[in-house]
Amino acid sequence: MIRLKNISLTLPDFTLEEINLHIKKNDFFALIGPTGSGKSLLLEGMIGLIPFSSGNLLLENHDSTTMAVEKRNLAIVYQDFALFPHLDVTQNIFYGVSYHKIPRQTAQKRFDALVCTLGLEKITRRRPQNLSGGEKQRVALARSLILNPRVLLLDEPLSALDPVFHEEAKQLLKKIHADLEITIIMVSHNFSDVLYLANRGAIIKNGRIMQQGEIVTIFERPNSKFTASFVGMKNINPISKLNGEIILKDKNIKITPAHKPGNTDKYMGIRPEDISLNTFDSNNFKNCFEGQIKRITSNGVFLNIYIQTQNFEFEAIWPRSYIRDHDLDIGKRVRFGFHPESVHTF
Ligand SMILES: Nc1ncnc2c1ncn2[C@@H]1O[C@H](COP(=O)(O)OP(=O)(O)OP(=O)(O)O)[C@@H](O)[C@H]1O
Repeated sequence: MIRLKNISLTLPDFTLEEINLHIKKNDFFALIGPTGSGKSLLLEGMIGLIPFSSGNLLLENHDSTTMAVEKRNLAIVYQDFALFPHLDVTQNIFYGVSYHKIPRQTAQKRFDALVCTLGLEKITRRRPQNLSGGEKQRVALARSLILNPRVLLLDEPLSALDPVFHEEAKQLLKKIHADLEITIIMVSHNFSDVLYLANRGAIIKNGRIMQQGEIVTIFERPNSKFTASFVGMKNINPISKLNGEIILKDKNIKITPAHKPGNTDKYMGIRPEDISLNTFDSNNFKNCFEGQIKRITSNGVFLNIYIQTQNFEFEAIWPRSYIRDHDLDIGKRVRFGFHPESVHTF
């Protein structure tokens, strides 16, 4: 559907380099990376607002590298929604229709369907300044979708919304993707949103793709220390390998993974939520340790617990109720462990 082949884009202070991506029809594809990594730039290059310096953009196998913006049939929704303040909701939604030479009747049919799908019935005559963040976003989506784009590009669609709208908007994006059977490319730096919405994606750092593929694979099998940290892996440490088991370097701690580490793997990591207290039958768990709780920090609903073993500080995340029910506090000695499946090497 969309192929980027050896794309580069050189700006005075930033370069996108050797970008190769394949976005398939009906994918919900996520471009994930830290701030300033080049995600928005890549979207703007795809739409044609900024020309690529080299490489090829293929739309449905057709080389479209130099195709005019309006002929690409890609629609974008910006983070700030970019609605026209002097136009009401209906006028905003119809704005692009004449530029794209869509017959009035066709546009009206699409408008009626979108107003219904996106729940805009009561606000069609309002101006943007009288809309909530979530409503503005739905209008911006309708304005793009009325053009029946081959791909919908979303630049951080959830980051400008407060927590309540955030949750609603997530559900809505999932529904749009399923109901309209549309291909979506979404820029995000929130891996939890991505895990919920996207099926495939790519991790980008400093203008380069670090890893791409199925989201679940990126989550479960990050291929570098950078990707691992970015997708929420903790307890990362260099390793040496011994007969399928791993030894934490300089820590003299042996850990049993479920899968033999790859030849090039240099690190291991364990998600903090995969570490459990010793409420399980420890005979069934290969990775059991004893340690002392050194610190507890709060990240809102959950608490980060730092447990010092002889040589290594493990980080776990547990809910408040778990801390209360097990009477945990700083200084307490605990037995804890994790399943070999929770040990990731990269
Ligand atoms: N039109 C431009 N001209 C010059 N430099 C630009 C232009 N657009 C972006 N940049 C630079 O390119 C780099 C990547 O920017 P980009 O907006 O793509 O990052 P991003 O990954 O989308 O970040 P964020 O998550 O903060 O939105 C930044 O250093 C930015 O300053």
